[in-house]
Amino acid sequence: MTSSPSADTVTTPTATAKALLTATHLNKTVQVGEQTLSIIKDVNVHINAGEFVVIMGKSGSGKSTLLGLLAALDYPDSGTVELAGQMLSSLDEDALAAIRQRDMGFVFQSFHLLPTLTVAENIAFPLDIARQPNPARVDELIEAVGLGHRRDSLPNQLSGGEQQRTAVARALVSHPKIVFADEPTGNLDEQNADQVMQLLLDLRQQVGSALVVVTHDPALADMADRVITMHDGQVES
Ligand SMILES: Nc1ncnc2c1ncn2[C@@H]1O[C@H](COP(=O)(O)OP(=O)(O)OP(=O)(O)O)[C@@H](O)[C@H]1O
Repeated sequence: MTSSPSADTVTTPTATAKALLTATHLNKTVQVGEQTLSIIKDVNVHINAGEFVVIMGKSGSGKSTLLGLLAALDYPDSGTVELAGQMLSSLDEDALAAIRQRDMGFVFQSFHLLPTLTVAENIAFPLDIARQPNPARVDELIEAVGLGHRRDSLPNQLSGGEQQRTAVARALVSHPKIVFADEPTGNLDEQNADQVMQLLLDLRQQVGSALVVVTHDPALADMADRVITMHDGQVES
């Protein structure tokens, strides 16, 4: 009986212990001419499985930089990011690309659709590059985002709202563990913004993905499970 954990260890999990994503002591600097600017300063963040977290804060406070670090789109200068038990900060670019494909979905303000692919092909893209084509899942999502009549259109033939609905479907098609969205409604009018956000929230709930959204929209913050507020590169407590 010498190696059993104590009852205390077993019955008092911490927020970090059950977190899907844990970022610890993140720091990021950028070089501007001669100057080194510290833009993320000792940030600790956790995201639980299935949780909807909004990141808010003034322009320039570090929201997009933090999102990029959490999504392993960028390397921190120091600190770690762990997703589902995997230490992302120690992986090379190929391994990170595989994790992004398998476990993450992305929605960006400027849509980032592939211009030469149709709506159906854009939505299918994450499944196709993972060599797990699933036409039934693609059809299901095209219908869910109301683009059945647009399935063979190219992005430049779509409205902004239609492009972002395509991006939302693409982000969720492969049942990711976590979806990252950077100002996903920033380029849309109010009606399209509401529609896109509702689809993003509904679809990620069906899939059970966690969702992390950078936004300036207080209405969205009201809907979140938790709000992280950034101020001058730090999380406000
Ligand atoms: N590559 C870079 N070179 C120089 N400065 C940078 C770079 N990337 C970010 N910054 C600076 O770091 C700070 C944080 O930028 P970031 O884009 O993360 O802020 P943000 O809170 O997302 O802003 P916004 O709400 O305006 O999008 C800003 O002052 C920005 O100018």
